[in-house]
Amino acid sequence: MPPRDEPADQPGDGQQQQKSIAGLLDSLALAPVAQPSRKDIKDKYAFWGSQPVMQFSDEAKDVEDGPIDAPKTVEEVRKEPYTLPSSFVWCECNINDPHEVQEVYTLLHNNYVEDDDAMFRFNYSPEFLQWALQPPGYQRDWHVGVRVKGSNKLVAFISGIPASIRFIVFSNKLAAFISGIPASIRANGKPVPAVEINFLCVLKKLRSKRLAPVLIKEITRRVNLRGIWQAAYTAGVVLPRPVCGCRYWHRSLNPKKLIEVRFSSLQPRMTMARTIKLYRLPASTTTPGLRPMEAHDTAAVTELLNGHLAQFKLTQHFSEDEVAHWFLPQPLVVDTYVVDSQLAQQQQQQQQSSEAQQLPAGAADAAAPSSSSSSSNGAGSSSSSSSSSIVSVVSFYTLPSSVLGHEEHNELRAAYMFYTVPGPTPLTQLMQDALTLAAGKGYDVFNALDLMDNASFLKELKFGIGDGALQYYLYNWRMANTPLQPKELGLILL
Ligand SMILES: CCCCCCCCCCCCCC(=O)SCCNC(=O)CCNC(=O)[C@H](O)C(C)(C)COP(=O)(O)OP(=O)(O)OC[C@H]1O[C@@H](n2cnc3c(N)ncnc32)[C@H](O)[C@@H]1OP(=O)(O)O
Repeated sequence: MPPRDEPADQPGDGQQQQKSIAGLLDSLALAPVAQPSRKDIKDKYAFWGSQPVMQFSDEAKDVEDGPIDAPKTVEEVRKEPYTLPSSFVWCECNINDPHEVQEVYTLLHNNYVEDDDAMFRFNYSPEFLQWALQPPGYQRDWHVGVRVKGSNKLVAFISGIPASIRFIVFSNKLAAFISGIPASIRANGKPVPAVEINFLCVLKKLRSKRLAPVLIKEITRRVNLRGIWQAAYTAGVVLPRPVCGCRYWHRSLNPKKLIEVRFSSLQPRMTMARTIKLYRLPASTTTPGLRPMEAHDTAAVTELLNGHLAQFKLTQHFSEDEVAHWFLPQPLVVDTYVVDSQLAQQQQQQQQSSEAQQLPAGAADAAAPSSSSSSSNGAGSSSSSSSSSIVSVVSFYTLPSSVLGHEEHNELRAAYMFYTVPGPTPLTQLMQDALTLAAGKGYDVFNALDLMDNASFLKELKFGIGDGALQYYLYNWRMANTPLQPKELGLILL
């Protein structure tokens, strides 16, 4: 299979081309972001052409920020579920029930997003699904399933979770009015209660029967019934109309395995040994004071995160409860590390002290530390640190893919960059540490989108560009001056 990457964009000479798991990132069939003709749109988007979403025909100059539909009340929302074909029934999936989460897992495991060549398929774990679907304020009736009458088999799924989305309100008129005001003030869009829609999946055998539009209308109805009118979602396919198109980049951690499963290919004139050497990472992290996030860091992380995200034109606003949910480390689900300046200081003092002990007796007394350190490896925990000493945050989540039809390997262990706040730590250094930690935990590949400030480190840290785009969409919200550039986007959906 020929590689589908863009070698010209690869970092240093001889790097691997990366097969995109962006293929995985939503039927990652990944059409190019071309503007379809009017006829194409009419023929192609029978459903999306009728929905309150930005359309390809919207002229940029006419776009005003705000809801697309006229405001409605909850009383006006349809009370009955949408009608399914007669052999199916709606159900709510109880993600806390071990049997039901296993049913959703199995549906996705066998039917969710694959790359074009059907070599890899996302394999969200049951633990991950419990995390992803049950943030604070989650609603069980937003975990929508379709079952076969009689057999009860789960054959389709869609989910919504609550999120406060922060849209920059920057209409043309408003822009003219506030053109003299600093950008930071303009970027202060108010958070709007919204939902994030994910895990839309229809059993392979039931594809192309227009079940997806029914699932989407039903989740919309259920969300509207709770007085929420906006949503954000991502897809690999191009629909009316992306608010931003991002690219996935992949950093090999275990190049040998990636080449064996044909996720990557050996570059011309490169041997396996040279490739392994090229991607080798340091044995330990370099940022002083780096340690796993703990519960008592939540307030500090929330403040850092919301402060950092406010600069982006489309982002999420997190409450403390949400930060605790989304960021406190959970094995094989999410990893978050913070840089604790107090711990860094202790480490420095400890180092000075051990250096002093190497000195002759008199000199050692003069260099003695005033306190001792709880950790010397940069990734231990410190119970003595106060939350205000947290200056940086880096996080990644775990999303393996099934390797389909391979004799030796059945899983690709992938870490995905989540939200990161560099603070005073250089972003490249923080990300190099994240790569080091992920490699140490046995991941095969580390994936990151080119959004936020990520373009600043991707090439230097030997990420290779994937072959597809991940499109971001908003439901019932029009945004002027779109599509955004990826660096203007501060939103990560799982
Ligand atoms: C206020 C609250 C609002 C809440 C709702 C906000 C909107 C949420 C929107 C959902 C966000 C989901 C976010 C994720 O989870 S993205 C992940 C999507 N899942 C997969 O890729 C898994 C593998 N694929 C499948 O399971 C099926 O192919 C799916 C279910 C995707 C389509 O099933 P099927 O292949 O059997 O097709 P159909 O005959 O039933 O229907 C055809 C119609 O469906 C449109 N289609 C195809 N793919 C997608 C897609 N990824 N997003 C939105 N629409 C999509 C398509 O353009 C066509 O419409 P139109 O071209 O005629 O117009």
